[in-house]
Amino acid sequence: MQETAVRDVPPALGNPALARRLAGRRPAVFLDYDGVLSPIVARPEDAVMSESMRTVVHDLATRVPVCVVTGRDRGVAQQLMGVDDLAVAGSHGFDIWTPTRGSLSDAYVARYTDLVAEVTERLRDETRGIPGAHVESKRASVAVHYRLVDPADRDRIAATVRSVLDDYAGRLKLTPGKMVYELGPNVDWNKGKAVLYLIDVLGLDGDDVVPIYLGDDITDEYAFRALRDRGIGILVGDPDDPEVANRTTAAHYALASVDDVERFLATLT
Ligand SMILES: O=P(O)(O)OC[C@H]1O[C@H](O[C@H]2O[C@H](CO)[C@@H](O)[C@H](O)[C@H]2O)[C@H](O)[C@@H](O)[C@@H]1O
Repeated sequence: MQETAVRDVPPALGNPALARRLAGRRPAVFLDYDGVLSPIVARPEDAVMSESMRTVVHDLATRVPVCVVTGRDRGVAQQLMGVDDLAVAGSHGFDIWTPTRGSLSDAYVARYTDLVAEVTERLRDETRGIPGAHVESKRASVAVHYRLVDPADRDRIAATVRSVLDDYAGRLKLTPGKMVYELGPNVDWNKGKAVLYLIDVLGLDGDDVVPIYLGDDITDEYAFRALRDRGIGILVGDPDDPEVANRTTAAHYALASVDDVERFLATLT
């Protein structure tokens, strides 16, 4: 798979090659949430989508199919967006819902509810004494945030996560993110598989449709790879941001900021 240093990825805004790729075809837009529709902020609960982004996403959805593919709990993503009429794949693609078909994964998610709840409780107990640590509970995974943890204490978070993974060996998998450890069921599913599944169930697999995925984080690389030869991947991130700078990506194009995402989405028809 071709990977490019983030700094060398061409811009999506005003790019004639991207415009040519879309000419005469319909885009189907897949959007990550944090870092794409809302800037990265210190506390997850404060990442509320702006009114102007809400308008752009709402208007876009009247023109082309739009789905949200997020690490967030599905319901929380819908609340933060203030939008509940778009298809959403929450918990890193495990928890899939569409406005017309409802939940497509309830039975699957239910297999892991007890495991995820047990692990969430344990992580809460074991990180309670670490100032700034935050355990975010979701339907099908759990996130341990350390953005607000003193750098000197971050090893304690890593050690706790490692010990939980050891104790649940083979049952949990770890997905790293931006100052967060995400733990979920150890199954072969990810955002890329969720996007391909949505393309299939929503009937977006025709030659006239170009799937476009916008994402900022490491987990979004699954989706960029899944669409590498059949769609367009757009990495959102400033190459000078230390959380992005040293990465490579399978995305075709880049946008530097959430503001640029808003501008780009407004141009899509
Ligand atoms: O797939 P995404 O929609 O990008 O979600 C990935 C994770 O995003 C959230 O955490 C990140 O954003 C927070 C708010 O800006 C920030 O405080 C945190 O440091 C970031 O890691 C979210 O809280 C997680 O549940 C998502 O999995």
